[in-house]
Amino acid sequence: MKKITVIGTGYVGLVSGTCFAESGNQVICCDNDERKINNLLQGGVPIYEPGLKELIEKNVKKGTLCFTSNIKQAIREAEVIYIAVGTPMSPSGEADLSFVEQVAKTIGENVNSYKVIVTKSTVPVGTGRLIESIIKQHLREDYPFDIVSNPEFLREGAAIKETLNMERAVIGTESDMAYQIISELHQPFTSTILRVSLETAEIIKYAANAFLATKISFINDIANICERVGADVTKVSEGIGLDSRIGNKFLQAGIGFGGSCFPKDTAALVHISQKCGYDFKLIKAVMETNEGQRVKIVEKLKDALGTLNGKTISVLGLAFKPDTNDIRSSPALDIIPYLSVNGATVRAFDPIAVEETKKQLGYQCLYFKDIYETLENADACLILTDWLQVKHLDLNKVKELMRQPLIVDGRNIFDLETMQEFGFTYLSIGRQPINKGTIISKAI
Ligand SMILES: NC(=O)c1ccc[n+]([C@@H]2O[C@H](COP(=O)([O-])OP(=O)(O)OC[C@H]3O[C@@H](n4cnc5c(N)ncnc54)[C@H](O)[C@@H]3O)[C@@H](O)[C@H]2O)c1
Ligand SMILES: O=c1ccn([C@@H]2O[C@H](COP(=O)(O)OP(=O)(O)O[C@H]3O[C@H](CO)[C@@H](O)[C@H](O)[C@H]3O)[C@@H](O)[C@H]2O)c(=O)[nH]1
Repeated sequence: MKKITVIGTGYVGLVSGTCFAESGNQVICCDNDERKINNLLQGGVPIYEPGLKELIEKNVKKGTLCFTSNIKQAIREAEVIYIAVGTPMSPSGEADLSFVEQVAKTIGENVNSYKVIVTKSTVPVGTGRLIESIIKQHLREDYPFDIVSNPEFLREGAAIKETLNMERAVIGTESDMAYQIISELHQPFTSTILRVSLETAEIIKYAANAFLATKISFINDIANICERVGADVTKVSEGIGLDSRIGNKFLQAGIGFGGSCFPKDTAALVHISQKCGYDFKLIKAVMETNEGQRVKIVEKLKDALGTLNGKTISVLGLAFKPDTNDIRSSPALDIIPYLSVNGATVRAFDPIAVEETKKQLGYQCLYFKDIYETLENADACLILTDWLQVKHLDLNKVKELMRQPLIVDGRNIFDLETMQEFGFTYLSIGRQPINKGTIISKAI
């Protein structure tokens, strides 16, 4: 049992802290956002993540998990301190380290005994050393401490499951004692623990995300070729994925990647490579392909309708992926304003991300939690998130509700034969269009 303080109670800090409590540690989750902490203290959970609420309730009741905005006190009480604050994209694309630096200063000022200080935030190579020097500068006495990089690989929407059963833990440190402590913390979660240097651990995180993002842009490039040559990208994914050297994961063509990590971390990696004098052309192309996918889907919609002006468009999905209310870098945030500015009335559906979206987009669209209500009198339906509710749509009902049977699918959810049978005009990514439905309003 270790006394752990997690600084930053967001998607990563709250999940990690809760899982460390679940595995028998004494955990304090703290944040400088008092509203967030008050919400947690009153039994609320600021994010949607399957299984999280139940696990928090269980551990708070057991007394193994608590919340505070008194960060200084939480630092003093800890043996292990996890830094899990945000490292957002700065306007230049670089990772903004201001929150990490601020936390390092607060840690330095409040260290009162030996502590292991662990970076869980995704940070550029060299940040561990920077944290070490900031802490040293602010120490009140010559207390010993060790620095560890322990990057986080969880996926939103499956965060609890993937933390409690992680495929691997990466621990970067020079200290044997710190390695011992952090690897013991991970033994309940995985038997695969990789010990590396601080710098190697830091770059492993960016390399992992960049590689996954590359797979997605690669299959999207193949999809764009498939459209031109009359092939079907879903079958290409299957065909190449059967080769165990390639694997079948992260080969789903579509509107491209969004979320709080891939766009930000690919951009940061470009800066990391520039800083060390290397031109990482591949990752720049990955980003360019990804941006192009959002444009392509809107072009398909515009071509099918003739004009956006005066049309009613049902957008299905606001979150960047299913099972989360996270809308950071979600395609919907770019596409809805574009549709609205070009004269369309947008009716948007999401089962859980409506409140978050309202904060950003306000009344640029009408919001619905009922998927069928969203589709009433629509000239077109645009699928942006592969929610289960979208996958399970009653297509007969959809056809009855819509003004005309036009579906533009950014997630390749439906098979072409089904859409042919139901009589839709169905436009997806990297597959041949189905031109079955009668689109009455095409001409302008
Ligand atoms: N979201 C993911 O799926 C994921 C997965 C792996 C790694 N990461 C990385 O983990 C880090 C955190 O990501 P997140 O999605 O949890 O971010 P988040 O924005 O959800 O949470 C960050 C939290 O840190 C708090 N914070 C900021 N400055 C603080 C300070 N000085 N003191 C105390 N609290 C402070 C914020 O109030 C916020 O609650 C990022 O570096 C991210 O790249 C995220
Ligand atoms: O075949 C695929 C797989 C994913 N996506 C999209 O890619 C984005 C990211 O998806 P996913 O990786 O499932 O979600 P994240 O929660 O962003 O997780 C990624 O980013 C995290 C933050 O760094 C890492 O910890 C995870 O390992 C990494 O998968 C989403 O927009 C998906 O729709 C595709 O377009 N095609």
